[in-house]
This record gives sequence, structure tokens and C-alpha cells, in this order.
Amino acid sequence: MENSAGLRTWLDKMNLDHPLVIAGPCSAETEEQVLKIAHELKDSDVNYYRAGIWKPRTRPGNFEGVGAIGLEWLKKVKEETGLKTATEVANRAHVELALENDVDLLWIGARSTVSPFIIQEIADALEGTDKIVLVKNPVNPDLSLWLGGVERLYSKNIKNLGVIHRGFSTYEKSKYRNNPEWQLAIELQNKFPDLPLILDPSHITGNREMIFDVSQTALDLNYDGLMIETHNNPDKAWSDAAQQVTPESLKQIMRDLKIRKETDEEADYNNKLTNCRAQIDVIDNSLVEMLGKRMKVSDEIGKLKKSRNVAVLQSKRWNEILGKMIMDGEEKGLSEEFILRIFKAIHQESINHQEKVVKG
Ligand SMILES: O=C(O)C(=O)C[C@]1(C(=O)O)C=C[C@@H](O)C=C1
Repeated sequence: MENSAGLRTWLDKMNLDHPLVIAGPCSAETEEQVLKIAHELKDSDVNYYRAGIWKPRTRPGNFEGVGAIGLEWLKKVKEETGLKTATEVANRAHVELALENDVDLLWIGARSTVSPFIIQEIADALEGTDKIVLVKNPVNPDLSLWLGGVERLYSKNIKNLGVIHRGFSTYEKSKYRNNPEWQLAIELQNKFPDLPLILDPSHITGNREMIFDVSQTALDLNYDGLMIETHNNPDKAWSDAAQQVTPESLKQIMRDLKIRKETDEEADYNNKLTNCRAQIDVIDNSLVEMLGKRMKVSDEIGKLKKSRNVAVLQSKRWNEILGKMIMDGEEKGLSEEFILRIFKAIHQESINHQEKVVKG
């Protein structure tokens, strides 16, 4: 699959003056709940009304969705409010039922994207459809697996495609439910700038208080849309209670978000930007030059170590460097996380250089 402007035709055709919005409850619970939320979202920026019908849960014994009856409720949503509908599909049977019930947008969940077998089954069942199909990132930060899912659909002549960034599982606890790893989504945009990219801040944050901030970051990074779980009584939701917002909060979030344009033609802005970018080019060049010099010194150390049969890794010295750099970085307004990432990468490269010398 190659990038092409045609990848975003379905989105361009909608002619929106705001990001695409997909909203609705994590799970369809009752007909009354589904319709109540839909009516509250009717006159808003919401373009697609979502509700999970089949819910893949981490452990058995939790609410696993109402099943096919929920599709009847989504049909009613469309009749009563005019909102288009969306749900998650995870196998051929789901796809067939969703298509029979005229669901407008289908998404493939993170736990399905990890399995090429499942994605292929879904792609086969959807062959040639003109419905919109969105692929959530796999639970693990693997860009090829994510794009592989999209390619399997594309090969089955499914052309109204897009991706949803819902974050990645981590072993370590962090402030996020699923770590955003923005770098991966940026890489995806570099490879496929025209593939519509939608953020799911609900699953990234797991916490309604953080949804606005993460959504704003996404808009600052040129995302095309947002999928936000919305419930009339979030605290009583049958699944993912902490991350759902009320329809009123969703409308407020949409009012507060700043939509940034990709570029601006104004002369003064462009002159100043060109000047800053020239400075950045000079600094980047010297960064690479300095790193090259540092590795040359590391090669020298490698030779010394080889001559005395000393181990490459010197943890005590390394920890001293890290501690000092974290303190120096703080003074320059650089976060500890950034310093750690940069210096861990430098250390690894230094070790690789020395390994070559020692083994050579
Ligand atoms: O100080 C050393 O012994 C080095 O080899 C240099 C260096 C570094 O790159 O800073 C590399 C490997 C060691 O683990 C510690 C530090």
C-alpha cells in the first residue's frame, strides 16, 4: 500500500470545519441508555455515534456486551437522531451482523489488530465494502503490525480506511492507562500522511480528567479526529467508568479545543520561522558532530579496556554521568524522562562501539 491523497477522500467529502468526532458509550447497556445519550449528542459536533456491542475484556467474568440486540438499538439511534453509527467488530460473525444492520463505521480493536489471522478474517468478511473501517493500534508498540492490519483491508478493496491511536500497554505503571508513544503515531504520519488518523483519548488516559489535554496534543500533531467515550451517567457505566465523560463535558471539550491549521502564509511569521529553522539546522549539525566525537573517545576507551582485559560496561561511572546530566538538564528545562532517553541511547551506542573494538 502506498500513500495517496485518495486515502482521505471519505473524510474530505464530509467537509468538516472541526475534527471528526466519534462519541457514545463504551458499551451499549440498555435501549434506553443508548437512545438517551444519542439524543443528548444529536446537536453537537458528533459525526458518528459509537457503542460497543461485543466487549473484549481482559479477564472473564466482566460484562462482555449485550450482543446483537444492541444493533437494533443503533438502528433506532439512526432513525431518531440522524446520527451515523459505529461499533467494534472482532470476527466474521460480528461483521456480517453489523453489515446486515447497516452500521456505518466499523473499527477493529487493539486486541484484534495483534492477530493477523483475525484481521484477515475480518478483511475477507468486509471485502469490497464502502463502509468506513478504522484499525486501532495493536496493544504492543509495533508500527508494522498496525500498518499490516490496514494493508490486509486495503488488499480486499476496502478503500474508506483510517487508524485509531489508543495507546500501548506497558508493564510499568504510568499516569496513562495506555502509553501514547506519540513518536510511533508521528512515524505513521510520515509514512502515510493522507491516512486519516484518529485519537482515542479515553483508552490512552483511562481518566476523564486528562482527556482534554491529550486531545489538544493530538490536534497540535495534526490528527484528523477524536473518538471519546461518552455516557449519561459515567460513574455508573457497566464498563470503563473512570474514562467516560458526559455529553455536556464532551461539548465543552469540543468548544475548548484549539484547532490549529497546518501552515500560514503570513510574511512575518514565515520570516521568523525560517530564521528559527536555520538556527535549529546549525544546532542539529553540531549535535551530530559532538556525538561523533564522543564515540571516537569511546573507541579510545575501548582500546584501553581491550589492552587490560577490562569489561565494557562500567555501571558506577555510568550512573554518575546519568545523575549529573539529570541535574544539569533540569537547570536547562529538560525533563528527567528526556535526559534518560537520550543518554540511554548514547550509552548503548557507546557500548556498541566498544564491543566492536574489543571483539575486533
Ligand atoms: O567510562 C567508561 O568506562 C566508558 O566506557 C564510557 C561510557 C560512556 O559512554 O560514557 C561507556 C560505557 C560504560 O558503561 C560507561 C561509560
